[in-house]
Amino acid sequence: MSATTEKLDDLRLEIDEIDAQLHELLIRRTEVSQQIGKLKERSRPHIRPGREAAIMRNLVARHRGSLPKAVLLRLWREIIADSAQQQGPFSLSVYAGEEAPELRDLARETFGVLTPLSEQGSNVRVLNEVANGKATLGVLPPIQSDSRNPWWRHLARDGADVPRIVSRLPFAPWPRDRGGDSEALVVALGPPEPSGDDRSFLVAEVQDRMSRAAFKDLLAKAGLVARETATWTDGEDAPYCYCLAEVDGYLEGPEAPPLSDLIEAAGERVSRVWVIGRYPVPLSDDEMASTDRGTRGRR
Ligand SMILES: O=C(O)C(=O)C[C@]1(C(=O)O)C=C[C@@H](O)C=C1
Repeated sequence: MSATTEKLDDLRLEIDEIDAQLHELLIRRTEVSQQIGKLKERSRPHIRPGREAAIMRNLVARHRGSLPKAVLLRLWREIIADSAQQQGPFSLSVYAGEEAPELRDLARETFGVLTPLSEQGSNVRVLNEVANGKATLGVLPPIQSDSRNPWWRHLARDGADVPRIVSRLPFAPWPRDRGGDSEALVVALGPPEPSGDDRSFLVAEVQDRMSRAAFKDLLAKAGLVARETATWTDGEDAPYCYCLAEVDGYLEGPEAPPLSDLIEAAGERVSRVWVIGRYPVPLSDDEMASTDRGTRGRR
C-alpha cells in the first residue's frame, strides 16, 4: 500500500467518525426538540422566529474555516424546519401570484424541503390560511409603497386571529453572484418575541389624508426614523387613510413610547396605531462574507 493510499484510508476513517458523531448529535437534537415541543404544547404556534434568528447569528459569529456560511446556515435551516415539524403541525402558505411569482423557491430554501407548502394566487388567501390555522406561516411579497390594494391593510386591526409580520426573507443573503434577488415577509399568529436586534412595522389610522413626507415628519416628532413608508386609502371619499412605516427597534405597542408619543404629537389626526409586526434584522452581506477566502477553490 502506498503512503498516499494509507493516508487516504486514515482520512476516510476520520470522516466516518465525524459523520457518526454528527449523526448521533442530530438524533439527540431531535429528541431534545420533541421535549421542548411537549413543554410548549399549550403555547401554539410553536415557531419562535426570534430564537431561530439568535441561533443563526450565533452560528455565523462562531464560524471559521472555509465552509461557506451560506452552506452552514442552509444545513441548520433544514434541521430547524424539521425540529418545528417534530413539535406539531408546521406548514406554509406561499403567495404565487403575478406580483411575486418566485417566492416558492425562497420559502423552500428557508423552511426546508419536506415542509408542506401550498401556493395561493392572492395575498388575502395567504392571510386567511394563516388566520384560520390552515397554515403556520404565510410568505408574502415585500411592502410596495404604491400598491393600490396592499395586503398589510388587513393587519391594521386588533385580535388574536390577526396575523403579524414575524420575519423578513432572506434572513441570510446568498453570495451576490449565486442567489436570486427575491425578498419576502413572513406572517404568523401568536405572541411576538424580540430577537435582540429587530425592526418593526406600524400602521397609523389618519383622519382625512396624509402624504408620506408628512407622515415621516410626524414620526420624527416621536423620535422614529422610517426606513420605508406606504399609504393606503379606501377610495376617494374614505374618512381615513392608513400610513405604514418600517422603523428600527422592537416596538412594544401603542400604549408605550415611542408610539404613545406619536399619538400625542399627532393630536386629533391619528385615531389609532397598530404594531403589525416585528422581525429579526437579517444578516448583512458583510456578516455573511467568507471567514477564510484563502483556501476555498484552491487546487
Ligand atoms: O427553542 C425552541 O422553542 C424550539 O422549539 C427549538 C427550535 C430549534 O430547533 O432550535 C425549533 C423551533 C423554533 O422555531 C425555534 C427553535
